[in-house]
Amino acid sequence: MELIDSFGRRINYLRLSVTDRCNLRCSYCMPAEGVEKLAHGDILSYEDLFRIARAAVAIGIEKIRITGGEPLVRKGIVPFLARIAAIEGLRQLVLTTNGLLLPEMAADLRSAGVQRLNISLDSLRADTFRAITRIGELQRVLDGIAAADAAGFPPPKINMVVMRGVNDGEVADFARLTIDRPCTVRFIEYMPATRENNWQSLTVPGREILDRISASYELEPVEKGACAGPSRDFRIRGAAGTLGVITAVSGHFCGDCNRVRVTSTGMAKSCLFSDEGFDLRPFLETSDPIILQEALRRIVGVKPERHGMSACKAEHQAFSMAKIGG
Ligand SMILES: Nc1nc2c(ncn2[C@@H]2O[C@H](COP(=O)(O)OP(=O)(O)OP(=O)(O)O)[C@@H](O)[C@H]2O)c(=O)[nH]1
Ligand SMILES: C[S@@+](CC[C@H](N)C(=O)[O-])C[C@H]1O[C@@H](n2cnc3c(N)ncnc32)[C@H](O)[C@@H]1O
Ligand code: SF4
Ligand code: SF4
Repeated sequence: MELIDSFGRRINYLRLSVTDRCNLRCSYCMPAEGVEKLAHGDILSYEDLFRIARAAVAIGIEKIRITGGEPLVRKGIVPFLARIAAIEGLRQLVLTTNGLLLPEMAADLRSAGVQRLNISLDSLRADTFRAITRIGELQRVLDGIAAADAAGFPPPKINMVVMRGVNDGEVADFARLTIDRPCTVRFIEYMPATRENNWQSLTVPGREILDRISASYELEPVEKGACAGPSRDFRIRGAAGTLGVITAVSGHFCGDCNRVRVTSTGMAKSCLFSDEGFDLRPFLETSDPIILQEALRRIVGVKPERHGMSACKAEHQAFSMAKIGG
């Protein structure tokens, strides 16, 4: 079954956030004190998250990305993932993580059926990493990446949010990682998660990132696979791995958008930058799966053509990336 929105885009990818809590405090994602603590009952149970996932697959979703906050901090995540992995019709179960808990959990995640990991890593320098994450230890993420490898995961996609004057001096170092290793590094344009003044000064446009890499290396475009995300991918000629840019602000990949989102409190979002969410909780009160499927279809039906943000203005309400899941 194909799920098509009102602009003719095929929607086959659900980003499902399982928590808004996190063991880091990245400056671009949440305030120093962390997210406001939600009452226990506000977070959907695993049973309800599972029902949403199953309903989404029934109407045409083929890929589910588990995100957060940090998904691995939620207790009971491994058995939940195993249940999701077993949903008939789901082609890909993948997860985005900051990597801190992978040394303990990578093997269990693999056995549960997670197919691939995207790991966020914004600096290869311990002091810069600490400054960005406020509390993080770089070595733990590097150990996490090694643990994922040892557990048999395919080489990870490493997500680096590039911020001018903060870590943009490391773009070439990250690009070089792909020469000998078959990993993928994606450079993400910094997006305004809050209504900060002057956020544009932090965003380094994808074009500039590519120009900087091209100054030293020859880049060849790489084809995207089915159910792929918004990254535009390249390979340094002869390199083992690939690199990509996610031009969340400057580039308009909205024309190829294939996704919807559900937060850990049950708010469905048709676009990352939609100001409104659609509360799925009333639709979870009945056991009739069709009602939930119709609610999800409604989200797809109101999906906007594109976000209204540009490099010169940010017309959206302040929101927390950790609540939405990126
Ligand atoms: N503007 C925008 N940014 C997105 C969208 N999807 C993901 N991103 C951003 O892309 C970055 C990487 O996201 P990931 O969680 O790794 O997911 P992905 O890029 O879809 O991953 P793949 O499915 O592996 O390609 C994060 O900063 C996200 O916020 C989107 O639909 N719109
Ligand atoms: C919200 S996090 C959730 C998953 C996990 N905690 C992690 O960091 O990978 C998902 C992705 O969103 C990205 N992200 C968060 N805030 C962002 C911002 N303001 N601009 C661009 N990307 C952002 C993160 O770097 C991460 O790759
Ligand atoms: S980007 Fe991920 S790791 Fe960093 S604070 Fe947000 S949720 Fe946590
Ligand atoms: S900004 Fe909205 S429409 Fe554009 S790619 Fe992201 S989710 Fe899709």
